[in-house]
Amino acid sequence: MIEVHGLTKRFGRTVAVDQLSFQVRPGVVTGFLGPNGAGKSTTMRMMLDLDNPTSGSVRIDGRHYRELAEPLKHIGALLEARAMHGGRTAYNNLLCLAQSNRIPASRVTEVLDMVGLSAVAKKKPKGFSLGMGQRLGIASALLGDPEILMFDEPVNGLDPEGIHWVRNLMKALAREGRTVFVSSHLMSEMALTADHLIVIGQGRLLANTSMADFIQENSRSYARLRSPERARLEEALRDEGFTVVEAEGGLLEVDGASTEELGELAARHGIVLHELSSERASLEEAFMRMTAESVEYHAHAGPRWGMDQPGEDRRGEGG
Ligand SMILES: Nc1ncnc2c1ncn2[C@@H]1O[C@H](COP(=O)(O)OP(=O)(O)OP(=O)(O)O)[C@@H](O)[C@H]1O
Repeated sequence: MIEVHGLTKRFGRTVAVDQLSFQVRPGVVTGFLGPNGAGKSTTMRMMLDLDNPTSGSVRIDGRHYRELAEPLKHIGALLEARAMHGGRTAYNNLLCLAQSNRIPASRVTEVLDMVGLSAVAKKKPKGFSLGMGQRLGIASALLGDPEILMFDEPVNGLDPEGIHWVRNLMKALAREGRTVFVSSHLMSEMALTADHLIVIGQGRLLANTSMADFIQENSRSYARLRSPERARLEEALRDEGFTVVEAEGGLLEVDGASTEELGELAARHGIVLHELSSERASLEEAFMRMTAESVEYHAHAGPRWGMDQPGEDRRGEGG
């Protein structure tokens, strides 16, 4: 379990992390979400004692990181830009880490195999692709077989097969009863991986909720209608007590109504329909709404982040 209490970090006038308090529990994957610059990496660095908090504290199974005699056996981490010694082989990089934590050399071979890097164990990471570097970072996190694992944007640079592998690895680690804390700026990614969500914006806590509750509260379902008799249809819908929203392209949207009742309503009024479908608002949209106020850099088209991978954002699909 990780416990964060009133954690605050200032860099000059910038408040990167602002009075954050939350707990990360074992047995589930906890997603740590926020737009770019929200303070995720800074929070994770403070958890690992790589940055000193301005105030507040972090406890790893009740203790400060500094109090852990062999930290890799308690908490393993992949940070965004993990510093590996480029001139040392992948194997030797891990061996050095292992020796400093009294971890047997056999474990190095084991984790290289787990992440699929056995074939390049004797190669130097300076020649590695971004994806291979991520895998090596994950291997170092797994080295001490720790109960707590922390991953900062672990799927960055990975190909679809790699992304799939990381998702399954995180879920498997949580199933083993470990504490798994993973950051991302993509809701779509978290929807496929995380059971619990901690959302931050400008260093502040915006949500601490189960994934299921987040989906329940934020995925608005609505019906979409298109008709050559739009005005008449709109009037009929309003007369029967529906709330109608005029959408782009001459479409009408009706919240919380089934396509069956709307189809029957149109038939009763003799109105021709060219389209009738049931839709769900994307979780990415809900997430953007939640963090819109706190986005550091707005694109011209409005608050948007995660533009690099708009993708599919419904839980359970595509993964
Ligand atoms: N060493 C530093 N000196 C000054 N400001 C910093 C430093 N590190 C981070 N910041 C600032 O603190 C804020 C939070 O940054 P941080 O990297 O923690 O965010 P993040 O959520 O991890 O973002 P990203 O998804 O872009 O990595 C940003 O405004 C950033 O510019």
